[in-house]
Amino acid sequence: MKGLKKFYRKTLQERWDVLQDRKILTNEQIKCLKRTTDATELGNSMIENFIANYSIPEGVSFHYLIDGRDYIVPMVTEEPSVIAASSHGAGLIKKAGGFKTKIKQRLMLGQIILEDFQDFQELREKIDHEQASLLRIANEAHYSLIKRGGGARWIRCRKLADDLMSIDLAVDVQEAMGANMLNTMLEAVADYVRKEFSQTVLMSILSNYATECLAVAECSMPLSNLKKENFTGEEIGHKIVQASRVAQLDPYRAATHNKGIMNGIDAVVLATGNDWRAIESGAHAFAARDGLYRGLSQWTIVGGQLKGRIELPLPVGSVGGSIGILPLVKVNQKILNVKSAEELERIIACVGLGQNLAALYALVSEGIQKGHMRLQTKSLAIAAGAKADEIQQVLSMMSKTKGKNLAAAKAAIKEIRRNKQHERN
Ligand SMILES: CC(C)(COP(=O)([O-])OP(=O)([O-])OC[C@H]1O[C@@H](n2cnc3c(N)ncnc32)[C@H](O)[C@@H]1OP(=O)([O-])[O-])[C@@H](O)C(=O)NCCC(=O)NCCSC(=O)C[C@@](C)(O)CC(=O)[O-]
Ligand SMILES: NC(=O)C1=CN([C@@H]2O[C@H](COP(=O)(O)OP(=O)(O)OC[C@H]3O[C@@H](n4cnc5c(N)ncnc54)[C@H](OP(=O)(O)O)[C@@H]3O)[C@@H](O)[C@H]2O)C=CC1
Repeated sequence: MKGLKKFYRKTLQERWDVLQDRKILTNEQIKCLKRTTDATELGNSMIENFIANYSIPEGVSFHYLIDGRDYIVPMVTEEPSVIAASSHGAGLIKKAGGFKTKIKQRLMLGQIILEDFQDFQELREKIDHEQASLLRIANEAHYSLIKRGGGARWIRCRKLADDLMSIDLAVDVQEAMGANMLNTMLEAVADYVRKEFSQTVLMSILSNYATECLAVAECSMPLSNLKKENFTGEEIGHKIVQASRVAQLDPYRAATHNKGIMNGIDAVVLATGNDWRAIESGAHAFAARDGLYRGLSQWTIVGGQLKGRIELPLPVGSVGGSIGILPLVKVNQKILNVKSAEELERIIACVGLGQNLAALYALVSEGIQKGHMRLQTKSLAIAAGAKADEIQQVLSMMSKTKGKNLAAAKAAIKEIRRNKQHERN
């Protein structure tokens, strides 16, 4: 498109001008972009072709008692009812003593993919034999990690096809998520393999399937705690177990089950400046680890207790990437009051489990729409064009109607305005 060439070389004002001159945006729409950019330097230096700061609401979730410590959890999300549900689930778990977590290790994996090798077995033996040198080369490529107590830990080889193999490098990345660090190390090792082993390297990159960075969260509660209106605690507990089984058997349900889990996980990952695409891709790969895509959490009843467990890769950092740059991330780290990336992992796993409990609890009892739509109605009112001083009235009118949809919200606004006009006349 004319005028958009070398967009990245233009100043922010020039970019807005081009968008307006080309009639891509109106003057009003440009003003909307401008209103978001009180601090332009940050966004402009973080990403390319910057035109605005896109904001998503942030809230806090309560009742997280994790390994005996209370946490307030900041969550960034555009979806109504996620934060309420998170607090609800965490509250049910807190009543029974809170969450327990486990983390075995925090290693990130990277891959050097070789192609057209002659003999896999022979090459594997050669790489095993030179493991110490390869680890040293990796460490020399990012030496500061060694000073922090981290560094490359082990190497393994996997045959992917007759002509393709992966050299996997495992690295203790300490407090970082480690993608960039690992990529630097991988490229150094790949260079050595190319030159010294005369191998063809296809590419080198970290893997987001972070199987060496798993977090587990568990909880247990008496069935009687689950009692609700027309249901006994036993009934609800049994139905939650059935819902959990369905998510293990059916990928159609598993995807939705996991979407509910990621409602909470993504919101905390975003609030803490971490890479949510990395967490999403790793979680879903883990969910399909035995060939069938399954729910990331499971619920069982043992000795009159409902027990929940979630396990997933959570390679988050407390430093690195945009974490140290975004001012709100610092504020959110303060709200969470976490001391390390590992502690953050534990919290995020618990949020996934708490979120899942709330969703299943609603689904198998009153259904999702009652609680969710009560909170979604506000968004509907805004989407229908309600002004700030009309929202409460729209909500109260919609609470009396059956259809909680955009048409109902629009009808409510129309009536409010008609009544106002009437009063004025
Ligand atoms: C919405 C609730 C919590 C209402 O549930 P309720 O039983 O009406 O709530 P309550 O009034 O008894 O309050 C219980 C707790 O919920 C929290 N809470 C309650 N209301 C609020 C609020 N307005 N603002 C903030 N927090 C709220 C709050 O923590 C409160 O305890 P308190 O702190 O008062 O002691 C419940 O119905 C629920 O958890 N529903 C699940 C909603 C959900 O999962 N939403 C996500 C969107 S749907 C989806 O994307 C996922 C899904 C469902 O498809 C996943 C799946 O299929 O597995
Ligand atoms: N596939 C993927 O997921 C990919 C993701 N990315 C992106 O990479 C970024 C994350 O990479 P990452 O390597 O973590 O970030 P950085 O490149 O920012 O590296 C981490 C930084 O943190 C510093 N640091 C300070 N204290 C510590 C500590 N205690 N432990 C560890 N590091 C410390 C390191 O300092 P020093 O330099 O002194 O060691 C380093 O500068 C994200 O933005 C992600 O989106 C990039 C490529 C691919």
